[in-house]
Amino acid sequence: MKKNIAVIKGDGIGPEIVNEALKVLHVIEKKYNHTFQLTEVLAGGAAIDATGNCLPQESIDQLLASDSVLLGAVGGPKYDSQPPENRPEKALLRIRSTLGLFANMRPAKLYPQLREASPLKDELVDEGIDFVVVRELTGGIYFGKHETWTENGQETAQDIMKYSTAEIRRIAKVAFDTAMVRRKHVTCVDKANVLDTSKLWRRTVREMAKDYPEVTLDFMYVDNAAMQICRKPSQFDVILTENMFGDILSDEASMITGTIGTIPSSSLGETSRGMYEPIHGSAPDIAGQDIADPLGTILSVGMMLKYSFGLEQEAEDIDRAVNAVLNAGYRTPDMMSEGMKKVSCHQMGDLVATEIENNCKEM
Ligand SMILES: NC(=O)C1=CN([C@@H]2O[C@H](COP(=O)(O)OP(=O)(O)OC[C@H]3O[C@@H](n4cnc5c(N)ncnc54)[C@H](O)[C@@H]3O)[C@@H](O)[C@H]2O)C=CC1
Ligand SMILES: CC(C)CC(=O)C(=O)O
Ligand SMILES: [Mg+2]
Repeated sequence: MKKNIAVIKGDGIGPEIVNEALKVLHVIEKKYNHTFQLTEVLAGGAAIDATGNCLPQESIDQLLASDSVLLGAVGGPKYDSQPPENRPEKALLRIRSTLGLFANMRPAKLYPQLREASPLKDELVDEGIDFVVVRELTGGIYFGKHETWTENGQETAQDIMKYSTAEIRRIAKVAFDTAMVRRKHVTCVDKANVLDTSKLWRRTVREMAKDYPEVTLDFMYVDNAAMQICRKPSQFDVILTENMFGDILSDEASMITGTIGTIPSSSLGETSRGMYEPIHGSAPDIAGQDIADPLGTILSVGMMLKYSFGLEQEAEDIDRAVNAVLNAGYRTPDMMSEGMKKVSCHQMGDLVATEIENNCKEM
């Protein structure tokens, strides 16, 4: 198979973790005789440094010409003084919107090997943590009007959260379809006791549930959901929610699985072209030290192979290799626990790549 992959290394730990993910991609390419044509694309802080613009037109053209996109992370304190329209995070939002990537899937699944890294009590971990946050990605407050002005001598600001039924329906369909191949349970998370957008979500999602009689649908307020994720994570199968709530809850959900560093994500729209990225940010506090956890990015490559290219066996190789490396006791500092072997970012990438090369046999 021949595919064009746009690669945005980004800022902070972005280049370090993407380099490890590319190591793994190259091994898959060689092992299965594929051709992955890589185009490095500038976006975010790196693009500001090079061109002054957080998302140059050339980058947009390269992304639109690709079959899929791999992203590390963007942003960092260096860019805090940029005007809002030229912040690195704005580039990310524009990419999601330009490519029409409205459906962000963020799994929260505990690797049994990482149970010591989870802050939850053993009995909660034993009940199982295996759910997915289906997050709406191109609407809501991140894309509404943002304004700051002076009123009665006070600096005043507002951000608008807006959703249409069409936007809610297309993401709800993704959640229901996902539930149908899982445990058939959707929890729609909102703030319908306060927000009109949430009330519209409830009406729309309840109506759509009629097409999925096998799926159990319930609703939960987001403040309660944040608490329930820690109290009893086993109750969740598919969490369906809007953009900002999904952003926040998926970071929380990652931590109960041990570390934010291992969680991958896919962002898809109407076509097979997706963007794949770990759910964390650019981690400026650990950038340049070769200690970042590259597994979220490596597993994001697995999601790309499976969901955009239909390469199930190749994706399975990556999953199996990550499992084998964790089984063998290797840990980056974020997931380190007693008795385990601490490795750097590049050593973790080497271990996973070597494991795939060796046909994912026992280590
Ligand atoms: N998709 C993206 O590109 C995202 C970008 N950001 C941006 O990233 C910058 C930093 O944001 P923060 O709020 O600090 O969130 P962050 O996710 O970058 O970091 C939060 C904490 O988690 C740790 N962490 C994150 N990823 C890790 C990894 N792979 N291995 C080990 N530890 C890891 C960091 O060291 C830090 O202590 C900001 O500019 C923010 O806007 C934030 C979230 C998503
Ligand atoms: C950086 C933001 C634009 C979004 C974010 O935090 C995320 O998608 O995880
Ligand atoms: Mg986030």
